[in-house]
Amino acid sequence: MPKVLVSDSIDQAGIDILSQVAQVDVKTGLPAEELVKIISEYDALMIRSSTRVTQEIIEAAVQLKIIGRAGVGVDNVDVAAATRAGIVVVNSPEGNTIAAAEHALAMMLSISRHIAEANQSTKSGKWDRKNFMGVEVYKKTLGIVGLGKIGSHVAAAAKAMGMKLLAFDPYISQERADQLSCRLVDLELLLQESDYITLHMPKTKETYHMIDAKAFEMMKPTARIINCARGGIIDEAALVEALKQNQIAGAALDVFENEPLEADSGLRELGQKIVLTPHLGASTEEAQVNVAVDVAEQIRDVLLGLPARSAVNIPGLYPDALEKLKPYLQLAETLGNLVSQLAGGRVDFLDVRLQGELATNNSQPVVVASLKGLLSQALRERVNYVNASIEAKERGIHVIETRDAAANDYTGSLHLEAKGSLGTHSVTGALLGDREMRITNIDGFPINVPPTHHMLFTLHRDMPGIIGKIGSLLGSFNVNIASMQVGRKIVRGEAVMVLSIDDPLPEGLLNEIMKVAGIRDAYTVTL
Ligand SMILES: NC(=O)c1ccc[n+]([C@@H]2O[C@H](COP(=O)([O-])OP(=O)(O)OC[C@H]3O[C@@H](n4cnc5c(N)ncnc54)[C@H](O)[C@@H]3O)[C@@H](O)[C@H]2O)c1
Ligand SMILES: O=C(O)[C@H](O)COP(=O)(O)O
Repeated sequence: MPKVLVSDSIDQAGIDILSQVAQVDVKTGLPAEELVKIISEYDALMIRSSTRVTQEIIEAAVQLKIIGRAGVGVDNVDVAAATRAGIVVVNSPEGNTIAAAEHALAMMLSISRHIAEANQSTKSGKWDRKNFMGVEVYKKTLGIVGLGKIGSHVAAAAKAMGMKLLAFDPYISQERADQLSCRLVDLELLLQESDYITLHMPKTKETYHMIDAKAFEMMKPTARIINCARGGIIDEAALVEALKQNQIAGAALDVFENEPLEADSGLRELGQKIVLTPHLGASTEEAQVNVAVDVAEQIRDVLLGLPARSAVNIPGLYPDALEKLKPYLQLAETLGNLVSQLAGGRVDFLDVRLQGELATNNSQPVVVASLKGLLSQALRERVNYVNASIEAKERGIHVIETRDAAANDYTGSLHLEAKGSLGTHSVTGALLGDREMRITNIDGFPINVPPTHHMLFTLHRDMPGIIGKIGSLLGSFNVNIASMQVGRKIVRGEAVMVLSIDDPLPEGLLNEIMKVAGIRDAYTVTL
Protein backbone atom coordinates (compact mmCIF):
# COMPACT_ATOMS: atom_id res chain seq x y z
CA MET A 1 0.00 0.00 0.00
CA PRO A 2 1.38 3.48 -0.81
CA LYS A 3 2.17 5.82 2.08
CA VAL A 4 0.99 9.43 2.40
CA LEU A 5 2.44 11.93 4.86
CA VAL A 6 0.12 14.75 5.96
CA SER A 7 2.40 17.37 7.54
CA ASP A 8 -0.03 20.28 8.12
CA SER A 9 -3.47 20.38 9.64
CA ILE A 10 -5.93 19.12 7.01
CA ASP A 11 -9.68 18.50 7.28
CA GLN A 12 -10.66 14.89 8.09
CA ALA A 13 -12.68 14.70 4.83
CA GLY A 14 -9.35 14.67 2.94
CA ILE A 15 -7.77 12.08 5.24
CA ASP A 16 -10.80 9.79 4.74
CA ILE A 17 -10.38 9.88 0.94
CA LEU A 18 -6.66 9.10 1.15
CA SER A 19 -7.22 6.28 3.63
CA GLN A 20 -9.19 4.35 0.96
CA VAL A 21 -6.02 3.83 -1.07
CA ALA A 22 -3.04 4.49 1.19
CA GLN A 23 -1.57 4.33 4.66
CA VAL A 24 -1.93 7.89 5.96
CA ASP A 25 0.42 9.28 8.62
CA VAL A 26 -0.54 12.66 10.08
CA LYS A 27 2.55 14.36 11.60
CA THR A 28 2.12 18.11 11.91
CA GLY A 29 4.70 20.64 13.09
CA LEU A 30 7.71 18.50 12.10
CA PRO A 31 11.03 20.36 12.15
CA ALA A 32 12.69 20.43 8.68
CA GLU A 33 15.51 18.04 9.79
CA GLU A 34 12.92 15.49 10.88
CA LEU A 35 11.01 15.78 7.60
CA VAL A 36 14.21 15.26 5.58
CA LYS A 37 14.87 12.07 7.58
CA ILE A 38 11.48 10.43 7.06
CA ILE A 39 10.32 11.67 3.63
CA SER A 40 12.06 8.84 1.71
CA GLU A 41 9.38 6.40 2.98
CA TYR A 42 6.50 8.30 1.38
CA ASP A 43 4.77 8.26 -2.02
CA ALA A 44 2.77 11.43 -1.43
CA LEU A 45 2.97 14.53 0.76
CA MET A 46 -0.04 16.66 1.68
CA ILE A 47 0.57 20.16 3.06
CA ARG A 48 -0.85 23.66 3.64
CA SER A 49 1.30 26.77 3.94
CA SER A 50 3.26 25.84 7.09
CA THR A 51 5.46 23.05 5.69
CA ARG A 52 8.33 24.38 3.58
CA VAL A 53 9.15 21.82 0.90
CA THR A 54 12.73 22.74 0.04
CA GLN A 55 15.11 21.32 -2.53
CA GLU A 56 16.80 19.36 0.29
CA ILE A 57 13.52 17.68 1.19
CA ILE A 58 12.75 16.94 -2.47
CA GLU A 59 16.19 15.41 -3.00
CA ALA A 60 15.61 13.13 0.00
CA ALA A 61 12.12 12.17 -1.26
CA VAL A 62 13.23 9.30 -3.46
CA GLN A 63 9.77 7.67 -3.70
CA LEU A 64 7.64 10.79 -3.80
CA LYS A 65 5.21 11.05 -6.74
CA ILE A 66 3.03 13.95 -5.71
CA ILE A 67 2.92 16.97 -3.39
CA GLY A 68 -0.63 18.16 -2.70
CA ARG A 69 -1.12 21.73 -1.44
CA ALA A 70 -4.53 22.04 0.23
CA GLY A 71 -4.91 25.67 -0.80
CA VAL A 72 -3.79 28.02 -3.57
CA GLY A 73 -0.27 29.36 -2.95
CA VAL A 74 2.66 27.03 -3.62
CA ASP A 75 5.25 29.63 -2.65
CA ASN A 76 6.31 27.27 0.17
CA VAL A 77 7.19 24.51 -2.34
CA ASP A 78 10.29 24.47 -4.54
CA VAL A 79 8.21 23.68 -7.62
CA ALA A 80 11.22 23.83 -9.97
CA ALA A 81 13.03 21.20 -7.90
CA ALA A 82 9.88 19.04 -7.78
CA THR A 83 9.48 19.32 -11.56
CA ARG A 84 13.09 18.33 -12.11
CA ALA A 85 12.52 15.33 -9.85
CA GLY A 86 9.37 14.39 -11.81
CA ILE A 87 7.10 15.02 -8.81
CA VAL A 88 3.62 16.35 -9.62
CA VAL A 89 2.60 19.37 -7.57
CA VAL A 90 -1.14 19.94 -7.30
CA ASN A 91 -3.17 22.62 -5.56
CA SER A 92 -6.79 23.71 -5.13
CA PRO A 93 -7.04 26.95 -7.11
CA GLU A 94 -10.61 27.77 -6.14
CA GLY A 95 -11.43 25.90 -2.93
CA ASN A 96 -10.82 28.89 -0.64
CA THR A 97 -11.77 31.80 -2.92
CA ILE A 98 -14.98 32.67 -1.06
CA ALA A 99 -13.33 32.30 2.36
CA ALA A 100 -10.54 34.71 1.44
CA ALA A 101 -12.95 37.23 -0.13
CA GLU A 102 -15.23 37.15 2.92
CA HIS A 103 -12.23 37.62 5.21
CA ALA A 104 -11.22 40.75 3.27
CA LEU A 105 -14.76 42.11 3.61
CA ALA A 106 -14.80 41.26 7.33
CA MET A 107 -11.48 43.09 7.73
CA MET A 108 -12.84 46.14 5.90
CA LEU A 109 -15.87 46.34 8.19
CA SER A 110 -13.83 45.55 11.25
CA ILE A 111 -11.35 48.39 10.67
CA SER A 112 -14.26 50.76 9.91
CA ARG A 113 -16.13 49.98 13.14
CA HIS A 114 -13.27 49.08 15.51
CA ILE A 115 -14.89 45.71 16.16
CA ALA A 116 -11.73 44.08 17.48
CA GLU A 117 -10.75 46.84 19.92
CA ALA A 118 -14.33 47.45 21.09
CA ASN A 119 -14.72 43.74 21.77
CA GLN A 120 -11.52 43.65 23.82
CA SER A 121 -12.58 46.74 25.77
CA THR A 122 -16.08 45.41 26.50
CA LYS A 123 -14.77 42.00 27.58
CA SER A 124 -12.38 43.72 29.96
CA GLY A 125 -15.40 45.09 31.87
CA LYS A 126 -15.69 48.58 30.29
CA TRP A 127 -18.68 50.16 28.55
CA ASP A 128 -16.86 52.65 26.32
CA ARG A 129 -19.10 54.16 23.61
CA LYS A 130 -17.03 57.29 23.03
CA ASN A 131 -13.75 55.93 21.76
CA PHE A 132 -15.06 53.72 19.00
CA MET A 133 -16.71 56.11 16.56
CA GLY A 134 -16.69 54.43 13.17
CA VAL A 135 -17.22 55.22 9.47
CA GLU A 136 -19.61 53.74 6.90
CA VAL A 137 -18.56 51.97 3.73
CA TYR A 138 -21.80 52.91 1.93
CA LYS A 139 -21.12 55.28 -1.01
CA LYS A 140 -17.37 55.09 -0.34
CA THR A 141 -14.87 54.20 -3.08
CA LEU A 142 -13.21 50.79 -2.90
CA GLY A 143 -10.04 50.34 -4.96
CA ILE A 144 -9.43 46.68 -5.80
CA VAL A 145 -5.90 45.78 -6.87
CA GLY A 146 -6.03 42.39 -8.65
CA LEU A 147 -9.42 41.60 -10.14
CA GLY A 148 -9.08 37.80 -10.22
CA LYS A 149 -11.19 35.21 -8.42
CA ILE A 150 -11.09 36.79 -4.96
CA GLY A 151 -11.04 40.40 -6.18
CA SER A 152 -14.13 39.69 -8.34
CA HIS A 153 -16.09 38.25 -5.41
CA VAL A 154 -15.13 41.22 -3.25
CA ALA A 155 -16.29 43.53 -6.06
CA ALA A 156 -19.73 41.88 -6.27
CA ALA A 157 -20.27 42.03 -2.49
CA ALA A 158 -18.98 45.61 -2.17
CA LYS A 159 -21.27 46.73 -4.99
CA ALA A 160 -24.21 45.25 -3.10
CA MET A 161 -23.14 47.31 -0.06
CA GLY A 162 -23.43 50.49 -2.14
CA MET A 163 -19.71 51.09 -2.71
CA LYS A 164 -18.21 52.67 -5.83
CA LEU A 165 -15.59 50.42 -7.40
CA LEU A 166 -12.20 51.16 -8.94
CA ALA A 167 -9.87 48.42 -10.09
CA PHE A 168 -6.24 48.16 -11.13
CA ASP A 169 -5.19 44.95 -12.86
CA PRO A 170 -2.90 45.26 -15.90
CA TYR A 171 -3.88 41.79 -17.11
CA ILE A 172 -7.67 42.10 -17.06
CA SER A 173 -9.88 43.18 -19.96
CA GLN A 174 -12.13 46.21 -19.98
CA GLU A 175 -15.02 43.82 -20.68
CA ARG A 176 -14.41 41.87 -17.45
CA ALA A 177 -14.10 45.07 -15.40
CA ASP A 178 -17.36 46.35 -16.91
CA GLN A 179 -19.13 43.08 -15.98
CA LEU A 180 -18.07 43.70 -12.39
CA SER A 181 -19.07 47.39 -12.46
CA CYS A 182 -15.45 48.37 -11.81
CA ARG A 183 -13.84 51.43 -13.36
CA LEU A 184 -10.46 50.21 -14.62
CA VAL A 185 -7.84 52.83 -13.71
CA ASP A 186 -4.09 53.05 -13.23
CA LEU A 187 -2.62 52.36 -9.82
CA GLU A 188 -1.85 56.00 -9.08
CA LEU A 189 -5.44 57.13 -9.60
CA LEU A 190 -6.73 54.20 -7.56
CA LEU A 191 -4.44 55.12 -4.66
CA GLN A 192 -5.45 58.78 -4.86
CA GLU A 193 -9.23 58.29 -5.09
CA SER A 194 -9.97 55.28 -2.91
CA ASP A 195 -11.36 55.38 0.62
CA TYR A 196 -10.57 51.67 0.94
CA ILE A 197 -7.86 49.76 -0.93
CA THR A 198 -7.96 45.97 -0.96
CA LEU A 199 -5.14 43.84 -2.42
CA HIS A 200 -5.86 40.61 -4.30
CA MET A 201 -2.89 39.95 -6.56
CA PRO A 202 -0.11 37.37 -6.19
CA LYS A 203 3.29 38.27 -4.79
CA THR A 204 5.58 38.67 -7.81
CA LYS A 205 8.65 40.72 -8.60
CA GLU A 206 6.24 43.42 -9.87
CA THR A 207 4.02 43.44 -6.79
CA TYR A 208 6.72 43.09 -4.11
CA HIS A 209 6.56 46.32 -2.05
CA MET A 210 4.12 47.78 -4.60
CA ILE A 211 2.55 49.60 -1.67
CA ASP A 212 5.52 51.56 -0.34
CA ALA A 213 6.16 55.00 1.19
CA LYS A 214 5.48 56.69 -2.18
CA ALA A 215 2.15 54.88 -2.50
CA PHE A 216 1.09 55.94 1.01
CA GLU A 217 1.91 59.56 0.12
CA MET A 218 -0.65 59.38 -2.69
CA MET A 219 -3.48 58.07 -0.48
CA LYS A 220 -6.14 60.14 1.27
CA PRO A 221 -5.55 60.70 5.00
CA THR A 222 -8.88 58.90 5.51
CA ALA A 223 -7.86 55.86 3.42
CA ARG A 224 -7.81 52.34 4.87
CA ILE A 225 -5.86 49.47 3.33
CA ILE A 226 -6.59 45.74 3.51
CA ASN A 227 -4.15 42.95 2.61
CA CYS A 228 -5.46 39.40 2.57
CA ALA A 229 -3.30 38.43 -0.43
CA ARG A 230 0.38 37.91 0.38
CA GLY A 231 2.87 39.40 2.80
CA GLY A 232 5.56 41.50 1.09
CA ILE A 233 3.15 43.34 -1.23
CA ILE A 234 3.03 46.10 1.40
CA ASP A 235 6.31 47.51 2.70
CA GLU A 236 5.56 46.98 6.42
CA ALA A 237 8.04 49.57 7.72
CA ALA A 238 6.47 52.19 5.41
CA LEU A 239 2.99 51.22 6.61
CA VAL A 240 3.98 51.64 10.27
CA GLU A 241 5.29 55.13 9.46
CA ALA A 242 2.22 56.06 7.38
CA LEU A 243 -0.07 55.09 10.26
CA LYS A 244 2.06 56.81 12.91
CA GLN A 245 2.15 60.03 10.84
CA ASN A 246 -1.63 59.81 10.15
CA GLN A 247 -0.85 59.72 6.45
CA ILE A 248 -3.65 57.13 6.18
CA ALA A 249 -6.39 56.19 8.65
CA GLY A 250 -6.11 52.43 9.04
CA ALA A 251 -4.96 49.03 7.88
CA ALA A 252 -6.14 45.45 8.19
CA LEU A 253 -3.64 42.69 7.49
CA ASP A 254 -3.99 38.91 7.32
CA VAL A 255 -0.61 38.20 5.73
CA PHE A 256 2.93 39.31 6.56
CA GLU A 257 6.36 39.44 5.03
CA ASN A 258 7.58 36.99 7.69
CA GLU A 259 5.11 34.50 9.11
CA PRO A 260 4.60 34.00 12.00
CA LEU A 261 4.77 37.80 12.50
CA GLU A 262 7.73 38.76 14.74
CA ALA A 263 6.72 39.31 18.37
CA ASP A 264 8.34 42.79 18.33
CA SER A 265 6.94 43.91 14.97
CA GLY A 266 5.97 47.61 14.94
CA LEU A 267 2.65 46.54 13.39
CA ARG A 268 1.58 45.21 16.80
CA GLU A 269 1.92 48.67 18.37
CA LEU A 270 -0.64 50.66 16.41
CA GLY A 271 -3.78 50.19 18.55
CA GLN A 272 -7.10 50.93 16.89
CA LYS A 273 -5.49 51.95 13.60
CA ILE A 274 -4.77 48.38 12.65
CA VAL A 275 -6.46 44.96 12.68
CA LEU A 276 -4.21 41.91 12.46
CA THR A 277 -5.16 38.26 11.89
CA PRO A 278 -2.74 35.31 11.63
CA HIS A 279 -3.24 34.27 7.95
CA LEU A 280 -6.84 33.19 8.49
CA GLY A 281 -8.14 33.99 4.98
CA ALA A 282 -8.70 30.34 4.10
CA SER A 283 -9.71 29.23 7.58
CA THR A 284 -13.40 28.46 7.21
CA GLU A 285 -14.92 25.04 7.73
CA GLU A 286 -16.25 25.10 4.18
CA ALA A 287 -12.98 26.12 2.53
CA GLN A 288 -10.99 23.57 4.50
CA VAL A 289 -13.33 20.77 3.39
CA ASN A 290 -13.17 22.06 -0.22
CA VAL A 291 -9.38 22.20 -0.40
CA ALA A 292 -8.83 18.94 1.53
CA VAL A 293 -11.24 16.99 -0.70
CA ASP A 294 -10.00 18.62 -3.90
CA VAL A 295 -6.36 17.81 -3.17
CA ALA A 296 -6.91 14.37 -1.54
CA GLU A 297 -8.86 13.24 -4.64
CA GLN A 298 -5.96 14.29 -6.85
CA ILE A 299 -3.40 12.49 -4.67
CA ARG A 300 -5.60 9.37 -4.73
CA ASP A 301 -5.89 9.55 -8.54
CA VAL A 302 -2.16 9.98 -9.09
CA LEU A 303 -1.39 7.07 -6.74
CA LEU A 304 -3.81 4.99 -8.84
CA GLY A 305 -1.95 6.00 -12.04
CA LEU A 306 -4.58 8.52 -13.20
CA PRO A 307 -3.96 12.15 -14.20
CA ALA A 308 -4.36 15.03 -11.72
CA ARG A 309 -6.83 17.76 -12.59
CA SER A 310 -5.05 20.77 -11.07
CA ALA A 311 -1.38 20.13 -11.61
CA VAL A 312 0.76 23.21 -11.19
CA ASN A 313 3.76 21.77 -13.01
CA ILE A 314 2.66 18.80 -15.13
CA PRO A 315 -0.48 18.58 -17.27
CA GLY A 316 -3.30 16.14 -16.68
CA LEU A 317 -2.27 13.62 -19.32
CA TYR A 318 -1.82 9.89 -19.17
CA PRO A 319 1.84 8.92 -18.66
CA ASP A 320 2.55 7.63 -22.22
CA ALA A 321 1.25 10.72 -24.00
CA LEU A 322 2.89 12.91 -21.40
CA GLU A 323 6.31 11.36 -21.85
CA LYS A 324 6.29 12.21 -25.59
CA LEU A 325 4.98 15.73 -25.28
CA LYS A 326 6.77 16.78 -22.09
CA PRO A 327 9.76 18.53 -23.73
CA TYR A 328 7.42 20.48 -26.03
CA LEU A 329 5.23 21.46 -23.09
CA GLN A 330 8.24 22.89 -21.31
CA LEU A 331 9.21 24.73 -24.50
CA ALA A 332 5.68 26.13 -24.89
CA GLU A 333 5.53 27.31 -21.26
CA THR A 334 8.93 28.97 -21.58
CA LEU A 335 8.02 30.72 -24.84
CA GLY A 336 4.62 31.80 -23.44
CA ASN A 337 6.33 33.26 -20.38
CA LEU A 338 8.97 34.95 -22.56
CA VAL A 339 6.50 36.53 -25.00
CA SER A 340 4.34 37.81 -22.13
CA GLN A 341 7.39 39.53 -20.58
CA LEU A 342 8.33 41.04 -23.94
CA ALA A 343 4.72 42.19 -24.39
CA GLY A 344 5.02 43.81 -20.95
CA GLY A 345 1.30 44.40 -20.37
CA ARG A 346 -2.13 43.09 -21.28
CA VAL A 347 -2.21 40.61 -24.19
CA ASP A 348 -5.37 40.63 -26.35
CA PHE A 349 -4.42 38.13 -29.10
CA LEU A 350 -2.14 35.12 -29.02
CA ASP A 351 -1.29 33.48 -32.33
CA VAL A 352 0.02 29.93 -31.72
CA ARG A 353 1.69 28.38 -34.79
CA LEU A 354 2.52 24.67 -34.52
CA GLN A 355 5.05 23.53 -37.10
CA GLY A 356 6.51 20.20 -38.24
CA GLU A 357 5.65 17.18 -36.07
CA LEU A 358 3.85 19.44 -33.62
CA ALA A 359 1.25 20.17 -36.30
CA THR A 360 0.40 16.53 -36.87
CA ASN A 361 0.21 15.10 -33.35
CA ASN A 362 -2.41 15.77 -30.70
CA SER A 363 -0.77 18.98 -29.65
CA GLN A 364 -3.67 20.71 -27.95
CA PRO A 365 -1.76 20.51 -24.63
CA VAL A 366 1.03 22.51 -26.29
CA VAL A 367 -1.43 25.35 -26.93
CA VAL A 368 -2.58 25.10 -23.32
CA ALA A 369 1.04 25.09 -22.13
CA SER A 370 1.68 28.27 -24.16
CA LEU A 371 -1.27 29.93 -22.42
CA LYS A 372 -0.09 28.69 -19.04
CA GLY A 373 3.30 30.29 -19.68
CA LEU A 374 1.67 33.48 -20.98
CA LEU A 375 -0.54 33.82 -17.90
CA SER A 376 2.09 32.80 -15.37
CA GLN A 377 3.30 36.40 -14.99
CA ALA A 378 -0.18 37.46 -13.93
CA LEU A 379 -1.50 34.41 -12.11
CA ARG A 380 1.55 32.52 -10.83
CA GLU A 381 0.51 29.16 -9.37
CA ARG A 382 -3.20 29.86 -9.91
CA VAL A 383 -2.85 28.98 -13.57
CA ASN A 384 -2.49 25.32 -14.49
CA TYR A 385 -3.12 23.01 -17.43
CA VAL A 386 -6.75 22.71 -16.51
CA ASN A 387 -7.71 26.34 -16.13
CA ALA A 388 -5.28 28.09 -18.54
CA SER A 389 -7.76 28.15 -21.47
CA ILE A 390 -10.67 29.30 -19.29
CA GLU A 391 -8.55 31.96 -17.61
CA ALA A 392 -7.39 33.21 -21.03
CA LYS A 393 -10.99 33.39 -22.25
CA GLU A 394 -12.15 35.21 -19.12
CA ARG A 395 -9.35 37.71 -19.58
CA GLY A 396 -10.47 38.39 -23.15
CA ILE A 397 -7.37 36.84 -24.78
CA HIS A 398 -8.27 35.61 -28.28
CA VAL A 399 -6.25 32.55 -29.25
CA ILE A 400 -5.62 31.78 -32.91
CA GLU A 401 -4.14 28.38 -33.63
CA THR A 402 -2.49 27.54 -36.96
CA ARG A 403 -0.73 24.37 -38.07
CA ASP A 404 1.94 23.91 -40.70
CA ALA A 405 3.12 20.33 -41.07
CA ALA A 406 5.87 21.19 -43.57
CA ALA A 407 9.20 20.56 -41.88
CA ASN A 408 11.67 23.40 -41.48
CA ASP A 409 15.13 23.09 -39.90
CA TYR A 410 13.66 21.36 -36.85
CA THR A 411 11.43 18.30 -36.43
CA GLY A 412 8.93 20.46 -34.63
CA SER A 413 8.82 24.11 -33.72
CA LEU A 414 6.45 26.54 -32.05
CA HIS A 415 5.86 30.19 -32.90
CA LEU A 416 3.96 32.52 -30.55
CA GLU A 417 2.88 36.04 -31.45
CA ALA A 418 1.30 38.22 -28.77
CA LYS A 419 -0.60 41.38 -29.63
CA GLY A 420 -1.38 43.58 -26.65
CA SER A 421 -1.79 46.98 -25.08
CA LEU A 422 1.91 47.84 -25.64
CA GLY A 423 2.45 46.36 -29.12
CA THR A 424 3.21 43.05 -30.83
CA HIS A 425 6.02 40.63 -30.07
CA SER A 426 6.84 37.16 -31.33
CA VAL A 427 9.10 34.27 -30.36
CA THR A 428 9.86 30.94 -32.01
CA GLY A 429 11.41 27.93 -30.35
CA ALA A 430 12.35 24.36 -31.12
CA LEU A 431 14.01 21.34 -29.56
CA LEU A 432 17.55 20.33 -30.31
CA GLY A 433 17.74 16.55 -30.21
CA ASP A 434 14.80 15.44 -28.11
CA ARG A 435 15.05 17.76 -25.17
CA GLU A 436 17.26 20.82 -25.44
CA MET A 437 15.26 24.00 -25.88
CA ARG A 438 16.33 26.70 -28.32
CA ILE A 439 14.89 30.14 -28.99
CA THR A 440 15.23 30.41 -32.79
CA ASN A 441 13.59 33.75 -33.53
CA ILE A 442 12.70 36.93 -31.64
CA ASP A 443 10.47 39.54 -33.26
CA GLY A 444 11.38 38.24 -36.73
CA PHE A 445 15.15 38.14 -36.11
CA PRO A 446 16.79 34.72 -36.46
CA ILE A 447 18.87 33.64 -33.43
CA ASN A 448 19.75 30.34 -31.81
CA VAL A 449 20.06 30.49 -28.02
CA PRO A 450 18.98 28.28 -25.13
CA PRO A 451 16.55 30.00 -22.74
CA THR A 452 18.22 30.75 -19.40
CA HIS A 453 17.00 32.05 -16.04
CA HIS A 454 17.97 35.71 -16.57
CA MET A 455 18.14 37.22 -20.04
CA LEU A 456 18.54 40.62 -21.64
CA PHE A 457 17.23 41.42 -25.13
CA THR A 458 17.95 44.58 -27.07
CA LEU A 459 16.63 45.84 -30.37
CA HIS A 460 19.26 48.10 -31.91
CA ARG A 461 20.84 49.51 -35.05
CA ASP A 462 23.46 47.14 -36.44
CA MET A 463 26.54 49.36 -36.21
CA PRO A 464 30.13 49.02 -35.00
CA GLY A 465 30.79 49.44 -31.28
CA ILE A 466 27.31 48.92 -29.89
CA ILE A 467 27.94 45.40 -28.58
CA GLY A 468 31.11 46.56 -26.83
CA LYS A 469 29.24 49.45 -25.20
CA ILE A 470 26.56 47.16 -23.79
CA GLY A 471 29.23 44.71 -22.59
CA SER A 472 31.15 47.48 -20.79
CA LEU A 473 27.97 48.88 -19.26
CA LEU A 474 27.06 45.48 -17.83
CA GLY A 475 30.63 45.06 -16.61
CA SER A 476 30.54 48.43 -14.83
CA PHE A 477 27.44 47.22 -12.95
CA ASN A 478 29.22 43.92 -12.14
CA VAL A 479 26.80 41.84 -14.25
CA ASN A 480 28.42 38.69 -15.59
CA ILE A 481 27.50 37.69 -19.16
CA ALA A 482 27.24 33.90 -19.66
CA SER A 483 26.60 34.08 -23.42
CA MET A 484 25.72 36.57 -26.12
CA GLN A 485 24.33 36.38 -29.63
CA VAL A 486 23.26 38.85 -32.29
CA GLY A 487 20.61 38.26 -34.95
CA ARG A 488 19.97 40.51 -37.93
CA LYS A 489 18.10 40.43 -41.20
CA ILE A 490 20.27 42.81 -43.21
CA VAL A 491 23.75 44.22 -42.64
CA ARG A 492 23.63 47.65 -40.90
CA GLY A 493 19.88 47.39 -40.55
CA GLU A 494 18.12 46.50 -37.30
CA ALA A 495 19.35 43.70 -35.08
CA VAL A 496 18.58 41.94 -31.81
CA MET A 497 21.12 41.09 -29.16
CA VAL A 498 20.36 38.29 -26.70
CA LEU A 499 22.44 37.98 -23.54
CA SER A 500 22.26 35.33 -20.84
CA ILE A 501 23.31 36.91 -17.57
CA ASP A 502 24.12 35.26 -14.26
CA ASP A 503 21.99 37.55 -12.08
CA PRO A 504 18.93 39.78 -12.48
CA LEU A 505 19.70 43.21 -13.95
CA PRO A 506 20.40 45.72 -11.13
CA GLU A 507 17.90 48.55 -10.74
CA GLY A 508 18.52 51.45 -13.12
CA LEU A 509 20.72 49.52 -15.57
CA LEU A 510 17.94 49.01 -18.13
CA ASN A 511 17.51 52.81 -18.27
CA GLU A 512 21.25 53.22 -18.85
CA ILE A 513 21.14 50.65 -21.67
CA MET A 514 18.23 52.53 -23.29
CA LYS A 515 20.41 55.67 -23.34
CA VAL A 516 23.14 54.02 -25.50
CA ALA A 517 23.08 55.51 -29.00
CA GLY A 518 21.53 53.06 -31.46
CA ILE A 519 19.52 51.09 -28.88
CA ARG A 520 15.81 51.17 -29.76
CA ASP A 521 14.45 48.93 -27.05
CA ALA A 522 15.67 46.70 -24.25
CA TYR A 523 13.91 44.05 -22.19
CA THR A 524 14.99 41.98 -19.24
CA VAL A 525 13.23 38.68 -18.55
CA THR A 526 13.34 36.00 -15.89
CA LEU A 527 12.32 32.51 -16.99
N1 LIG B 1 -5.14 35.12 3.08
C1 LIG B 1 -5.33 33.90 2.63
O1 LIG B 1 -5.43 32.95 3.39
C2 LIG B 1 -5.46 33.67 1.15
C3 LIG B 1 -6.34 32.69 0.69
C4 LIG B 1 -6.44 32.48 -0.69
C5 LIG B 1 -5.68 33.24 -1.57
N2 LIG B 1 -4.83 34.17 -1.08
C6 LIG B 1 -4.05 35.04 -1.97
O2 LIG B 1 -4.92 35.98 -2.58
C7 LIG B 1 -4.37 36.44 -3.82
C8 LIG B 1 -5.40 36.45 -4.92
O3 LIG B 1 -5.89 35.15 -5.13
P1 LIG B 1 -6.91 34.82 -6.33
O4 LIG B 1 -7.36 33.45 -6.07
O5 LIG B 1 -7.91 35.90 -6.48
O6 LIG B 1 -5.90 34.84 -7.54
P2 LIG B 1 -6.22 35.09 -9.10
O7 LIG B 1 -5.07 34.50 -9.81
O8 LIG B 1 -7.58 34.61 -9.45
O9 LIG B 1 -6.19 36.67 -9.25
C9 LIG B 1 -5.03 37.45 -9.10
C10 LIG B 1 -5.20 38.70 -9.95
O10 LIG B 1 -4.09 39.56 -9.73
C11 LIG B 1 -3.79 40.18 -10.99
N3 LIG B 1 -2.43 40.70 -10.99
C12 LIG B 1 -1.26 40.06 -11.26
N4 LIG B 1 -0.23 40.91 -11.21
C13 LIG B 1 -0.76 42.11 -10.89
C14 LIG B 1 -0.19 43.40 -10.71
N5 LIG B 1 1.12 43.62 -10.86
N6 LIG B 1 -1.01 44.42 -10.37
C15 LIG B 1 -2.34 44.22 -10.23
N7 LIG B 1 -2.94 43.02 -10.43
C16 LIG B 1 -2.16 41.99 -10.74
C17 LIG B 1 -4.01 39.09 -12.00
O11 LIG B 1 -4.22 39.59 -13.31
C18 LIG B 1 -5.26 38.42 -11.45
O12 LIG B 1 -6.43 38.95 -12.03
C19 LIG B 1 -3.17 35.51 -4.08
O13 LIG B 1 -2.01 36.19 -3.66
C20 LIG B 1 -3.43 34.32 -3.15
O14 LIG B 1 -2.25 33.65 -2.80
C21 LIG B 1 -4.72 34.42 0.27
O1 LIG C 1 -2.63 30.24 -0.52
C1 LIG C 1 -3.58 29.92 0.17
O2 LIG C 1 -4.40 29.03 -0.14
C2 LIG C 1 -3.84 30.67 1.43
O3 LIG C 1 -2.83 31.57 1.72
C3 LIG C 1 -4.18 29.80 2.61
O4 LIG C 1 -3.10 29.22 3.27
P1 LIG C 1 -3.37 28.14 4.43
O5 LIG C 1 -3.84 26.88 3.77
O6 LIG C 1 -2.08 27.93 5.12
O7 LIG C 1 -4.42 28.68 5.33
